[in-house]
Amino acid sequence: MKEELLSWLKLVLIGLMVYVIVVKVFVLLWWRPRKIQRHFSKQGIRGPPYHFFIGNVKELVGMMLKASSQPMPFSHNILPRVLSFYHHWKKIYGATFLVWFGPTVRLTVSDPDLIREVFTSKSELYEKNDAHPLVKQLEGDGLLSLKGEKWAHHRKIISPTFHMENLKLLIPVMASSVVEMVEKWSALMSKSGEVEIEVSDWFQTLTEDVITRTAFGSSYEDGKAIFRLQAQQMVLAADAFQKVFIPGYRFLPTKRNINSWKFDKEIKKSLVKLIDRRRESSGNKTEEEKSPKDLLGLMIQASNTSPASNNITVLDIVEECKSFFFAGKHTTSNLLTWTTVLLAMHPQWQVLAREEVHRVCGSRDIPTKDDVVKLKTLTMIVNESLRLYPPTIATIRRAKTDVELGSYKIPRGTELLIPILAVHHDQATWGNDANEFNPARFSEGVARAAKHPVAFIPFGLGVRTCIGQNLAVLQAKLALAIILQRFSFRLAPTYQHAPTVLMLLYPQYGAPIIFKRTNPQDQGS
Ligand code: HEM
Repeated sequence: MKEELLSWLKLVLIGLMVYVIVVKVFVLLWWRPRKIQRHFSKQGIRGPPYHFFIGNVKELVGMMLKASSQPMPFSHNILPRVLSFYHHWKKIYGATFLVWFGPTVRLTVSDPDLIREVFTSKSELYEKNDAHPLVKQLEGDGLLSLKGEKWAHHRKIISPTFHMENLKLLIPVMASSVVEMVEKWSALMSKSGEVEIEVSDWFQTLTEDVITRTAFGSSYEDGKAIFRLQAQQMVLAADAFQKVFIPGYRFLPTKRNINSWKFDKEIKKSLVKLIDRRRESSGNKTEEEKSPKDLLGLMIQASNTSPASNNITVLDIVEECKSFFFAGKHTTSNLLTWTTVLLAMHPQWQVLAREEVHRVCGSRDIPTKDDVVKLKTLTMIVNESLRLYPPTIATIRRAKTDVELGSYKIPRGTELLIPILAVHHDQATWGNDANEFNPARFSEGVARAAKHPVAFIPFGLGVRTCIGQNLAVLQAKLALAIILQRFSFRLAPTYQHAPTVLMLLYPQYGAPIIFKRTNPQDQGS
């Protein structure tokens, strides 16, 4: 009798648990989305209707696949191809609409006044959303994703690496990496002094080199080995990213995961060794004072001086290195790639930029730090490139509490999608020539280039603005100046215009460019 009662109770308990789970799933996947839709529709905000469990993912993926199925004409009107879902639904529902990534709702926010609220005047009400677990594995648990006090502490420690005065000390080593690259191009040239180069691959190697120097400074060679391991780990994670995502799969002992764990262990081991060696040699003050501040040095220093409650651990340093590598390498190489493509498409601006480099640098074949600052036309060109082809095309924030955004009432937990690319191509703020390449619009500086000062946000805005932006722009200008001094260039006949996005904006079929020596007598670089 007692046993019968027990098994009956067990059955009731299981039934109850199933009931609770079914109700939770129903609330999450059916009732809540409808409630949210009603809440926003009362405020005049609509969007494509939510479909059970998948939201709008099917239409979204369909539009993206169709848009990227073939190259586009040589035009800079890239929004319909790159952010096809935004372009399509904006025409139907207006610029502020709801879109469902599965049961997760996102509100698109492209009005510069509202963007300013989210990033600056009311930024404390919003936080970064948690990245997809595989992206998280790539980007690490560093500045990019940290929140609250830990983020603020790390940002304070790392900031001096990116002060302009510190970065300028890096110019000679950066320049030597660029010169090494262009010398290799020269060696590949035919007798007529021409060579076809797939620039995106070369620029990746170049930016990796510079990031390694910024992160590891005097321990460059050891740092290179560590970043090599990290690059291999990234390949594994990027591979998994393109497959169907199964929650928890990354904890299973699959071949890929075992390899990834091995890399992780090796990276940590190498860093611990490197940190010990740096600690031992940190007595040599004069050497230290002369050399640029690097990420590793600053974090080691902080780990020696921070109070126990705020201690920087080896794991923190590992995660920051990952963050640096992830955030800095492909972004900067994409900026260099798109700017080179743009200058190849618009030879009149290439001529202007080259004339400026010759005028400023004179007979110096490597620009100095003062030269780089004086290259105004090149700065305008780089800005116009960042406007038309921003490597990061969008970012997301989540409301930490119920908030008012402009006149909208936003419930806690709502994600806001800020489509940087769309903001940069908006004719209402940039004028009728928004889709034209016209660097002259930046002639009076960034704040005056558009009708609204917050219309240009390639590096984000506010407290969480890109920490590496000075490095990225400095490196891009230096590399372009050195290239312009030596070569003229045009698109290869095989170039297909196909900007597309896989985390960042990149050319789907690569960027083959033909370089020609400007001085045929010059056999070297
Ligand atoms: C053209 C090159 C680059 C572009 C377009 C770019 C873009 C961005 C953007 C848009 C953000 C803000 C993201 C958000 O608000 O959600 C950001 C943040 C960040 N970037 Fe960059 N970035 C570039 C280069 C770099 C470089 C070279 C580094 C480091 C070496 C770097 C490190 C970071 C870090 C650590 C953050 C997070 C900052 C924080 O939250 O405190 N970036 N970047």
